Amino acid sequence: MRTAYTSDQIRAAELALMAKLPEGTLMGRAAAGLAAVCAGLLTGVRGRVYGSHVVLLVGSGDNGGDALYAGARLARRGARVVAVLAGSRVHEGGLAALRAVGGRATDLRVPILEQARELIGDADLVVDGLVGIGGSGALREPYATLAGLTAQASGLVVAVDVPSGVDASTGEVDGAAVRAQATVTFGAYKNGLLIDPGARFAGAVEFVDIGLGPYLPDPDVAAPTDEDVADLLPRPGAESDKYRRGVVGIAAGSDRYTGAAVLAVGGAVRAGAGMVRFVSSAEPVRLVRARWPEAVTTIIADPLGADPIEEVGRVQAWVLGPGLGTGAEAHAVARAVLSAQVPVLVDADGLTLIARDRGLLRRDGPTLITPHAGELSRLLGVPRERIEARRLEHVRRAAAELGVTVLLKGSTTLVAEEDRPVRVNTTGTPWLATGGTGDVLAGIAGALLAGGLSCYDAASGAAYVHGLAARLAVRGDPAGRGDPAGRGDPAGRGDAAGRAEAPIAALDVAQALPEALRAL
Ligand SMILES: NC(=O)C1=CN([C@@H]2O[C@H](COP(=O)(O)OP(=O)(O)OC[C@H]3O[C@@H](n4cnc5c(N)ncnc54)[C@H](OP(=O)(O)O)[C@@H]3O)[C@@H](O)[C@H]2O)[C@@H](O)CC1
Ligand SMILES: Nc1ncnc2c1ncn2[C@@H]1O[C@H](COP(=O)(O)OP(=O)(O)O)[C@@H](O)[C@H]1O
Ligand SMILES: [K+]
Repeated sequence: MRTAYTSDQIRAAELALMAKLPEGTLMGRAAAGLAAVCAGLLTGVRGRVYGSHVVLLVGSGDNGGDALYAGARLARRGARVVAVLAGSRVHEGGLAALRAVGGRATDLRVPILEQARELIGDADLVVDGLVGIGGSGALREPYATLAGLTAQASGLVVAVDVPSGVDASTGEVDGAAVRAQATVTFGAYKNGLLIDPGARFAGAVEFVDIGLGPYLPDPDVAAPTDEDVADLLPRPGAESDKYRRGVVGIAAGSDRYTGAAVLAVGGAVRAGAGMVRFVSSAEPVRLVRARWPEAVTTIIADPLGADPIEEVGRVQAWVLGPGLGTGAEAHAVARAVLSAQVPVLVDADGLTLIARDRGLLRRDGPTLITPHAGELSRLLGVPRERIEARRLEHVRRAAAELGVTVLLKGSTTLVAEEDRPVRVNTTGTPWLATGGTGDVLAGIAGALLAGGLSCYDAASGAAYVHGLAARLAVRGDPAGRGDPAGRGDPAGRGDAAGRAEAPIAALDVAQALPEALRAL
């Protein structure tokens, strides 16, 4: 599990560790690690550090101190280093160290932005040491303009600890922020490096160990890895049969919306359900049978009758909602499904129904909801843009207010359950932003619920394999090991190998699931 923390948690751990070490030890470790990453990147681009132009953006706190000490190390290797002093104060020790090896600082008599514009334009490397975990709120001037100027840099941009302008605790970006190709982070991951919009600004995250490990508390956020997901996925044993592996019931589709049902059933079949029982009206049942003969189907004879799902056999978990419709008949089906005591996943139209009738959520079994920001907006009465800007806050709020497990979809998928670290998914690709992929996800999570996983594990495991399958489908990568580096790296959204990518359809994601599961 890759764990991440808020600024306050990191600061408390740093204080405890610092108390046991001579002054300056931690900053020394941080600067050495930062310089090593910068030197590696410069060597990769230019062949050597010697002669490169390095610009340090230096704020008034210790983040600037890290940049200055690292700059001194690069200057010692022959880089031409200039520090743009942007704060009301500067880390004196760091500045002295830089000057001692021939590094320069900007001329305080000339407007800082004038000098910075030219320097940033010419630099091989810009090091962002404006603010780190001490930042709060939107960047003030001149930091905000400096952060904006980094977008025009033709060289590399490396952020120190966290890109300035990104809230380290939440990933929120309120105004300008530095957009980095790489972020060198110290001691532990910060939440903001894993969660959008902040994660998008961080680029590839390089971790530098400064010895904080033993002092860290329980994490605030956790990102499962290949190993974690492989460990939690159910696998059949010698004595397994289809019932023991888990039967998932899917109540989805309507005469008007048929595709969602086919996709959800596909996700469940391909994710390894022991059996899928599909229940709906006649037309979706016909189409599901044609595409997935494995599914056992039931046509609901009387949706408004006493128990519309009476005819369906036993299931270990339900998926409710994709394409179900939102009328009286759909509401009756939802009420029947939600009155079962087994885990129920509620998605799509099911979410519209519970937004209208919260009473549906008062039930005995565990509930997992899988909204995108628009659906959560209706459930919480908060504008969609606000949810997208503050994903961590709202996924937690939904779990607390509704008393359910919440999987919030979108550019960063988060899973929240009260009193647990929020799980963040690091697989996936923006190519997933296409109609129907959410239905496939619902089917996968339903299969995992039926296989005995908790809502929390089923949701995070499903998001992981769904994202992995999408990446494989996008790259047409039959070997299944397309981009292990990019996959393991929370910020490595692209394909490090530069493999060509192509659009995918939702069914491609379902079809790539076996490959994704084999690759784990
Ligand atoms: N602690 C440790 O053991 C270790 C810490 N390490 C490093 O220290 C970093 C934390 O350093 P920190 O605490 O000095 O805070 P930091 O991030 O430099 O910024 C604080 C200053 O920024 C300013 N400022 C704030 N918000 C602003 C805004 N919106 N807009 C504009 N300005 C804003 C504000 O300045 P002021 O306005 O007061 O002049 C404030 O004083 C950490 O990220 C890591 O890099 C490593 O060396 C490893 C060991
Ligand atoms: N920009 C993005 N980057 C990564 N994944 C995304 C992005 N946008 C959407 N997704 C994923 O695509 C899927 C879309 O699901 P959903 O919004 O329910 O669509 P649909 O209802 O059409 O199936 C979710 O798994 C979501 O996390
Ligand atoms: K920074």
